[in-house]
Amino acid sequence: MGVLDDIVVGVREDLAERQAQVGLTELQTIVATMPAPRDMLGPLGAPGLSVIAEVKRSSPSKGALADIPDPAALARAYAAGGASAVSVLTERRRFGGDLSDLAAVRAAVDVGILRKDFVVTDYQVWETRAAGADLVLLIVAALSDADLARLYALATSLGLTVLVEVHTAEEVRRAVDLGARLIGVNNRNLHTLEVDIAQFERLSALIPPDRVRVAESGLLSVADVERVAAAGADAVLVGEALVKDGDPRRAVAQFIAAGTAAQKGK
Ligand SMILES: O=P(O)(O)OC[C@@H](O)[C@@H](O)c1c[nH]c2ccccc12
Repeated sequence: MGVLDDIVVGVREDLAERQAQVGLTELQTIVATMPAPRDMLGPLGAPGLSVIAEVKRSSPSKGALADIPDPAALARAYAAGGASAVSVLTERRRFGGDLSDLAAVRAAVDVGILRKDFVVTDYQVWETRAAGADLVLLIVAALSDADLARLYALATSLGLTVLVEVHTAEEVRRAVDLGARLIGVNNRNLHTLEVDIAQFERLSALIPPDRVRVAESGLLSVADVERVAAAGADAVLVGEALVKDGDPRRAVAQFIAAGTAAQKGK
C-alpha cells in the first residue's frame, strides 16, 4: 500500500468514532443555522499572487515541523501578512491536526478557511461546513470518479469552494472533466512523498486558463514562489516554510510581493 492508502485507512477509523458521537442529522441542523461560506474564487483568482497559508504541525514526510500551541495566533499572523485563506490540517495521526484547530482559527480570522484532510465520505463534507470552513480539499488520487463527482456536487451545494488536487496529467484531465474551478497541483506525490516543484510547471500548461491554479507543497523560498508564479500559479499553498519561520506575517507578505512581481514579469 502507498502512503496515501495507509493514511485513508486511519482517517476512516477516526471518522467512525466522530460519527458515533455526532450524527449526520445533528450536523445538518447546525449547518442550517449558519451563514453562507465566503466566495473564494474571486479573491484567489484576483490579479496578484494569493497565498493560502497552512497550519501544519507535522507531516509523514518531514515528521515534526512546529508545535503550534496557538493555531489562532498563527492564523492571525497569516491574515495580517495578507493571506487570502488559511489552510488547517485536521488529520490527527500523521499531521497532528484536529477539527478543534479549525474552530479556533474560524473564531480568530475573517479570511477564508480551507479544511485540509482526506475527505472520502459525505459526512466529512457536512462536518467541514459545520466547522465553519469556506473551502474543502478533494484529492483526485484518493477518489473514484463517482465519489469525486458526488462529493464535489455535495460540497458545492453547501456553498463550499472545492480545491481539487492533482499530481499527474491524467488527474488534471479528471479534474477538468469534473468542471473544477479551483485546481491545485500538489508537487508532492502522495504515494511516495517525493517533491518536485517542476510538477507544477509541467501540469500548469494542461489546466485551461479560465480555472484558478494553485501550486501546492515544497515551496520553501522566495525563489520557489517566483518560479511557480512565473509558470502560471494564481495562488500558492504553503505550510512548512511558514510554520518554521519566526515571523510568519512577514514571510506571507514577502511571498505575495515576490510572486506578484514574477507573474507580471512573465
Ligand atoms: O508544507 P508544504 O510542503 O509547504 O505543503 C503544504 C501543503 O501543500 C501540503 O500540506 C499538502 C498538500 N496537499 C495535501 C494533502 C494532504 C495533506 C497535506 C497536503
